[in-house]
Amino acid sequence: MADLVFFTGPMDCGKSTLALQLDHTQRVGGRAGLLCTSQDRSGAAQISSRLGLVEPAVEVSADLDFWTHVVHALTGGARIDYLICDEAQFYTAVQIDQLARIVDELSIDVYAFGILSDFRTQLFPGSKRLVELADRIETPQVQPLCWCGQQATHNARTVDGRMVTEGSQVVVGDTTSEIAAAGEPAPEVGYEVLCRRHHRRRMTRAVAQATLSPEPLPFGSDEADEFEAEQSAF
Ligand SMILES: Nc1ncnc2c1ncn2[C@@H]1O[C@H](COP(=O)(O)OP(=O)(O)O)[C@@H](O)[C@H]1O
Ligand SMILES: Cc1cn([C@H]2C[C@H](O)[C@@H](COP(=O)(O)O)O2)c(=O)[nH]c1=O
Repeated sequence: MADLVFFTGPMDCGKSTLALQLDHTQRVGGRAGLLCTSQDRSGAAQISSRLGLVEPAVEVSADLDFWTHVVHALTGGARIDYLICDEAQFYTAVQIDQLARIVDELSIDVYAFGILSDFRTQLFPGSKRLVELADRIETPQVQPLCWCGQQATHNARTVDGRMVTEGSQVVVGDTTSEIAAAGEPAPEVGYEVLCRRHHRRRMTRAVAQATLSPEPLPFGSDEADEFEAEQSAF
C-alpha cells in the first residue's frame, strides 16, 4: 500500500538533503520517481540542499494539477513509483488533496518535505493540509539549535537584521547563520531558527550578542534584566 508521508522541521534541518537522499536510494533500488518543488531558494526549478546536492524538479505553481500531471505522464508511458515534493508548505490545500488521491487511487508513494509554520508561527496552508491527510509525519534526525543551545523549533524572519512579526507569509530566503559566521552583512530578508522561548521574546542571536557585549544595550533595561535572569538559568 502506498503512503503519504510528511517530513517536517524548521528551516535548515536537512529536509532537502533527505529528499534527495531518499530519491537516490529509491532509484538505486530500481524505482522511478518524479521530483517536484516550489520556489526553491536557488531561483531555479530544482531541489537544492545546503550540502550541495541539486536535482532538477517540476516547478509546482499554484495552477499545477498534480492528478492531471501524473495521469498524463503515466498514459504517455512514464513510470512513476513515487513523488518527492519539496517546499510543500507552498503548495495549495487543493494540491495536497490531489497528492492524497494519487496515493490512494494510483498506489504511488508521496514523500512531502516542508516547514510547518511561518515566521509568525502560523501554519502554511499546504502544511496544514498535509498534517490533516498524511499517513505519517516524520522529523529529520538532525535538529538545528537556537543560539542558546536548545532545540530550534521556530522560524524567525529578519529584515535588515531585525526580527519582524508582520509581513507577507511567503518571502523566499535563506538562514543567516553561515553568513553571520563569515562576517558578511545580513541580507535584507533573512531567517534564523530559534527555540519557542526566544522566538516569543524576539531574541535573535544578534540581540543576545548585543545584550551580552559591554556595548550599550539596544533595548529597555527591563528586557535586559529578564534576559540576564534567563541566562543564569542555563
Ligand atoms: N558544511 C557543512 N557540513 C556539514 N553539514 C552541513 C554543512 N552545511 C550545511 N550542513 C547541513 O545541511 C543541513 C541543511 O540542509 P538542507 O537540506 O538544505 O535543509 P532544509 O531543506 O531543511 O532547509 C543542516 O542539517 C546542516 O547542518
Ligand atoms: C519561515 C518562512 C520561510 N519562508 C521561506 C524561506 C525559504 O525560501 C523556505 C524554506 O526553505 P527551507 O528549505 O526549509 O530552508 O520558506 C517563507 O516564505 N515564509 C516564512 O515565514
